[in-house]
Amino acid sequence: MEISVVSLFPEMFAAVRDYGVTGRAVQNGLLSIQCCNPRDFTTDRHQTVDDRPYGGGPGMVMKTEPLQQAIAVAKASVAPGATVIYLSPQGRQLTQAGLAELAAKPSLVLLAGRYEGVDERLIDSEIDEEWSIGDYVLSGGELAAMVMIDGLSRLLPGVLGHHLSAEQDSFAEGLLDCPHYTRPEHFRGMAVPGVLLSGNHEAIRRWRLKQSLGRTWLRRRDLLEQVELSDEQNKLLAEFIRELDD
Ligand SMILES: NC(=O)c1ccc(N[C@@H]2CC[C@@H](O)C2)nc1
Repeated sequence: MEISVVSLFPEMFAAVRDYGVTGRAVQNGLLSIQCCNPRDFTTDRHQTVDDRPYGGGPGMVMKTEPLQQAIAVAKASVAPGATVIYLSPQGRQLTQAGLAELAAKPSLVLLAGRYEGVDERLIDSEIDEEWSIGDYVLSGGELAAMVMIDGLSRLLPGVLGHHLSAEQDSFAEGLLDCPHYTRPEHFRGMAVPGVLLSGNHEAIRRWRLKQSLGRTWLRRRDLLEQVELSDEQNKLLAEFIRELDD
Protein backbone atom coordinates (compact mmCIF):
# COMPACT_ATOMS: atom_id res chain seq x y z
CA MET A 1 0.00 0.00 0.00
CA GLU A 2 1.45 3.38 -1.00
CA ILE A 3 0.40 6.40 1.03
CA SER A 4 1.38 10.01 0.45
CA VAL A 5 0.42 12.57 3.10
CA VAL A 6 -0.04 16.29 2.51
CA SER A 7 0.76 18.06 5.79
CA LEU A 8 2.45 21.17 7.19
CA PHE A 9 4.08 18.94 9.82
CA PRO A 10 5.57 15.97 7.91
CA GLU A 11 7.90 15.13 10.83
CA MET A 12 4.86 14.01 12.85
CA PHE A 13 4.51 10.96 10.62
CA ALA A 14 7.68 9.44 12.05
CA ALA A 15 5.27 8.12 14.69
CA VAL A 16 3.84 5.61 12.17
CA ARG A 17 6.76 5.33 9.77
CA ASP A 18 9.44 4.54 12.38
CA TYR A 19 7.73 2.55 15.16
CA GLY A 20 5.92 -0.69 15.87
CA VAL A 21 3.72 -2.67 13.50
CA THR A 22 3.49 0.16 10.95
CA GLY A 23 7.25 0.79 11.11
CA ARG A 24 7.91 -2.91 10.44
CA ALA A 25 5.41 -2.84 7.56
CA VAL A 26 7.40 0.01 6.03
CA GLN A 27 10.69 -1.86 6.55
CA ASN A 28 9.19 -4.97 4.94
CA GLY A 29 8.05 -2.97 1.93
CA LEU A 30 4.36 -3.72 2.66
CA LEU A 31 3.63 -0.04 3.26
CA SER A 32 5.19 3.21 2.06
CA ILE A 33 4.53 6.61 3.66
CA GLN A 34 5.70 9.73 1.89
CA CYS A 35 5.03 13.33 2.87
CA CYS A 36 4.44 16.49 0.89
CA ASN A 37 4.45 19.91 2.59
CA PRO A 38 2.23 22.62 1.06
CA ARG A 39 4.66 25.24 2.35
CA ASP A 40 7.16 23.97 -0.24
CA PHE A 41 4.75 25.17 -2.94
CA THR A 42 4.42 28.79 -1.83
CA THR A 43 6.02 31.55 -3.87
CA ASP A 44 5.90 34.53 -1.52
CA ARG A 45 8.62 35.53 0.92
CA HIS A 46 6.55 34.54 3.95
CA GLN A 47 5.64 31.15 2.44
CA THR A 48 1.96 31.86 3.09
CA VAL A 49 -0.29 28.80 3.27
CA ASP A 50 -3.28 30.39 4.99
CA ASP A 51 -5.39 33.51 4.73
CA ARG A 52 -8.30 35.27 6.46
CA PRO A 53 -11.79 33.79 5.93
CA TYR A 54 -14.24 35.52 3.55
CA GLY A 55 -17.23 36.58 5.60
CA GLY A 56 -15.01 37.29 8.61
CA GLY A 57 -14.86 35.23 11.79
CA PRO A 58 -12.03 33.79 13.86
CA GLY A 59 -9.02 31.87 12.61
CA MET A 60 -7.53 31.31 9.19
CA VAL A 61 -8.31 29.11 6.18
CA MET A 62 -5.76 27.09 4.17
CA LYS A 63 -5.20 28.51 0.71
CA THR A 64 -6.08 26.47 -2.38
CA GLU A 65 -2.95 26.93 -4.52
CA PRO A 66 -0.24 25.44 -2.24
CA LEU A 67 -2.58 22.53 -1.40
CA GLN A 68 -3.48 21.92 -5.04
CA GLN A 69 0.17 21.70 -6.03
CA ALA A 70 1.09 19.54 -3.03
CA ILE A 71 -1.76 17.14 -3.85
CA ALA A 72 -0.60 16.91 -7.47
CA VAL A 73 2.92 15.96 -6.36
CA ALA A 74 1.55 13.55 -3.76
CA LYS A 75 -0.60 11.80 -6.39
CA ALA A 76 2.37 11.56 -8.75
CA SER A 77 4.45 9.90 -6.03
CA VAL A 78 2.11 6.90 -5.55
CA ALA A 79 0.54 4.32 -7.87
CA PRO A 80 -1.95 5.89 -10.31
CA GLY A 81 -5.58 5.96 -9.32
CA ALA A 82 -4.96 7.03 -5.73
CA THR A 83 -8.00 7.92 -3.65
CA VAL A 84 -7.58 11.44 -2.26
CA ILE A 85 -8.89 11.61 1.30
CA TYR A 86 -9.49 14.62 3.53
CA LEU A 87 -9.64 14.05 7.32
CA SER A 88 -12.28 16.18 9.05
CA PRO A 89 -15.16 15.94 11.56
CA GLN A 90 -17.49 16.40 8.55
CA GLY A 91 -16.37 13.11 7.05
CA ARG A 92 -17.75 9.54 7.04
CA GLN A 93 -17.17 7.91 10.45
CA LEU A 94 -14.20 5.51 10.33
CA THR A 95 -14.95 1.97 11.50
CA GLN A 96 -13.21 -1.40 11.20
CA ALA A 97 -15.30 -2.07 8.09
CA GLY A 98 -14.21 1.30 6.67
CA LEU A 99 -10.58 0.39 7.33
CA ALA A 100 -11.08 -2.85 5.41
CA GLU A 101 -12.38 -0.85 2.42
CA LEU A 102 -9.39 1.51 2.58
CA ALA A 103 -6.88 -1.34 2.98
CA ALA A 104 -8.10 -2.78 -0.33
CA LYS A 105 -7.12 0.36 -2.30
CA PRO A 106 -3.79 0.42 -4.20
CA SER A 107 -2.74 3.89 -3.01
CA LEU A 108 -3.97 6.81 -0.93
CA VAL A 109 -3.29 10.54 -0.66
CA LEU A 110 -4.24 11.86 2.78
CA LEU A 111 -4.77 15.59 3.26
CA ALA A 112 -4.20 16.69 6.85
CA GLY A 113 -5.47 20.23 7.37
CA ARG A 114 -4.69 22.84 10.00
CA TYR A 115 -6.18 26.17 11.14
CA GLU A 116 -9.97 26.37 10.68
CA GLY A 117 -9.78 24.11 7.66
CA VAL A 118 -9.44 24.14 3.90
CA ASP A 119 -11.09 26.31 1.21
CA GLU A 120 -14.23 24.39 0.17
CA ARG A 121 -13.37 24.77 -3.50
CA LEU A 122 -10.21 22.72 -2.95
CA ILE A 123 -12.32 19.99 -1.33
CA ASP A 124 -14.85 20.11 -4.20
CA SER A 125 -12.18 19.89 -6.88
CA GLU A 126 -9.53 17.60 -5.36
CA ILE A 127 -11.01 15.41 -2.61
CA ASP A 128 -12.53 12.02 -3.42
CA GLU A 129 -13.56 10.96 0.12
CA GLU A 130 -13.88 12.84 3.43
CA TRP A 131 -13.38 10.70 6.57
CA SER A 132 -13.65 11.35 10.32
CA ILE A 133 -12.11 9.29 13.13
CA GLY A 134 -14.80 10.49 15.53
CA ASP A 135 -17.11 13.28 16.59
CA TYR A 136 -14.53 15.67 18.01
CA VAL A 137 -12.33 18.49 16.75
CA LEU A 138 -8.54 18.23 16.60
CA SER A 139 -6.05 21.00 15.92
CA GLY A 140 -4.90 19.19 12.78
CA GLY A 141 -5.71 16.25 10.58
CA GLU A 142 -2.31 14.59 11.15
CA LEU A 143 -3.31 12.44 14.13
CA ALA A 144 -6.50 11.39 12.33
CA ALA A 145 -4.41 10.44 9.29
CA MET A 146 -2.07 8.40 11.50
CA VAL A 147 -5.01 6.60 13.13
CA MET A 148 -6.21 5.67 9.64
CA ILE A 149 -2.73 4.55 8.55
CA ASP A 150 -2.26 2.42 11.67
CA GLY A 151 -5.69 0.80 11.44
CA LEU A 152 -5.50 -0.07 7.76
CA SER A 153 -1.89 -1.26 7.96
CA ARG A 154 -2.91 -4.06 10.35
CA LEU A 155 -5.23 -5.35 7.64
CA LEU A 156 -2.58 -5.52 4.90
CA PRO A 157 -1.56 -9.12 4.07
CA GLY A 158 1.66 -10.10 5.80
CA VAL A 159 1.73 -7.21 8.24
CA LEU A 160 0.45 -8.98 11.36
CA GLY A 161 1.33 -12.56 10.43
CA HIS A 162 -1.15 -15.42 10.84
CA HIS A 163 -0.99 -15.91 14.59
CA LEU A 164 -2.26 -12.37 15.26
CA SER A 165 -4.79 -12.09 12.46
CA ALA A 166 -7.17 -14.24 14.53
CA GLU A 167 -6.96 -11.52 17.18
CA GLN A 168 -9.06 -9.28 14.95
CA ASP A 169 -11.76 -11.90 14.48
CA SER A 170 -13.96 -10.43 17.19
CA PHE A 171 -13.72 -6.98 15.61
CA ALA A 172 -14.12 -8.42 12.15
CA GLU A 173 -17.34 -9.94 13.54
CA GLY A 174 -18.35 -6.54 14.92
CA LEU A 175 -17.79 -7.55 18.57
CA LEU A 176 -15.61 -6.11 21.32
CA ASP A 177 -12.43 -8.01 22.19
CA CYS A 178 -12.29 -10.60 24.96
CA PRO A 179 -10.14 -10.15 28.12
CA HIS A 180 -6.42 -11.04 27.84
CA TYR A 181 -4.07 -12.43 30.51
CA THR A 182 -0.39 -13.25 30.84
CA ARG A 183 2.03 -14.24 33.63
CA PRO A 184 2.04 -14.13 36.64
CA GLU A 185 -0.85 -16.52 37.21
CA HIS A 186 -1.87 -14.57 40.33
CA PHE A 187 -1.84 -10.79 40.54
CA ARG A 188 -3.10 -8.89 43.62
CA GLY A 189 -5.08 -11.97 44.64
CA MET A 190 -6.71 -12.28 41.23
CA ALA A 191 -6.22 -15.55 39.34
CA VAL A 192 -6.28 -16.17 35.58
CA PRO A 193 -9.57 -17.83 34.45
CA GLY A 194 -8.93 -21.59 34.72
CA VAL A 195 -10.10 -22.42 31.20
CA LEU A 196 -7.14 -20.45 29.79
CA LEU A 197 -4.72 -22.78 31.62
CA SER A 198 -6.55 -25.92 30.52
CA GLY A 199 -4.94 -26.39 27.12
CA ASN A 200 -8.43 -27.23 25.82
CA HIS A 201 -8.39 -25.04 22.71
CA GLU A 202 -12.05 -25.56 21.86
CA ALA A 203 -13.12 -24.60 25.40
CA ILE A 204 -10.79 -21.58 25.21
CA ARG A 205 -12.26 -20.52 21.86
CA ARG A 206 -15.80 -20.74 23.26
CA TRP A 207 -14.86 -18.89 26.45
CA ARG A 208 -13.25 -16.05 24.47
CA LEU A 209 -16.23 -15.81 22.12
CA LYS A 210 -18.62 -15.80 25.10
CA GLN A 211 -16.63 -13.01 26.74
CA SER A 212 -16.60 -10.96 23.52
CA LEU A 213 -20.36 -11.39 23.15
CA GLY A 214 -21.02 -10.61 26.83
CA ARG A 215 -18.85 -7.51 26.83
CA THR A 216 -20.45 -6.22 23.67
CA TRP A 217 -23.89 -6.82 25.21
CA LEU A 218 -22.92 -4.99 28.40
CA ARG A 219 -20.92 -2.10 26.94
CA ARG A 220 -21.99 -1.58 23.31
CA ARG A 221 -25.51 -2.86 22.80
CA ASP A 222 -25.57 -0.73 19.60
CA LEU A 223 -22.84 -2.86 18.03
CA LEU A 224 -24.65 -6.05 18.97
CA GLU A 225 -27.79 -4.89 17.19
CA GLN A 226 -25.80 -4.69 13.95
CA VAL A 227 -24.50 -8.26 14.17
CA GLU A 228 -26.30 -11.38 12.93
CA LEU A 229 -25.48 -13.92 15.70
CA SER A 230 -25.03 -17.63 14.94
CA ASP A 231 -26.87 -20.28 17.00
CA GLU A 232 -23.67 -20.90 18.95
CA GLN A 233 -23.21 -17.18 19.60
CA ASN A 234 -26.82 -16.74 20.75
CA LYS A 235 -26.40 -19.71 23.12
CA LEU A 236 -23.13 -18.38 24.56
CA LEU A 237 -24.60 -14.90 25.04
CA ALA A 238 -27.65 -16.34 26.81
CA GLU A 239 -25.30 -18.31 29.10
CA PHE A 240 -23.27 -15.16 29.83
CA ILE A 241 -26.40 -13.19 30.74
CA ARG A 242 -27.72 -16.02 32.94
CA GLU A 243 -24.39 -16.21 34.77
CA LEU A 244 -24.56 -12.47 35.50
CA ASP A 245 -27.37 -13.15 37.93
CA ASP A 246 -25.41 -15.89 39.74
N1 LIG B 1 -12.48 13.83 13.87
C1 LIG B 1 -11.55 13.91 12.91
O1 LIG B 1 -11.28 12.97 12.16
C2 LIG B 1 -10.85 15.22 12.75
C3 LIG B 1 -10.07 15.47 11.62
C4 LIG B 1 -9.43 16.70 11.48
C5 LIG B 1 -9.61 17.65 12.47
N2 LIG B 1 -9.06 18.90 12.42
C6 LIG B 1 -8.57 19.47 11.18
C7 LIG B 1 -7.99 20.83 11.42
C8 LIG B 1 -8.58 21.75 10.42
C9 LIG B 1 -9.37 20.94 9.46
O2 LIG B 1 -8.55 20.57 8.37
C10 LIG B 1 -9.72 19.67 10.21
N3 LIG B 1 -10.36 17.37 13.57
C11 LIG B 1 -10.97 16.20 13.71
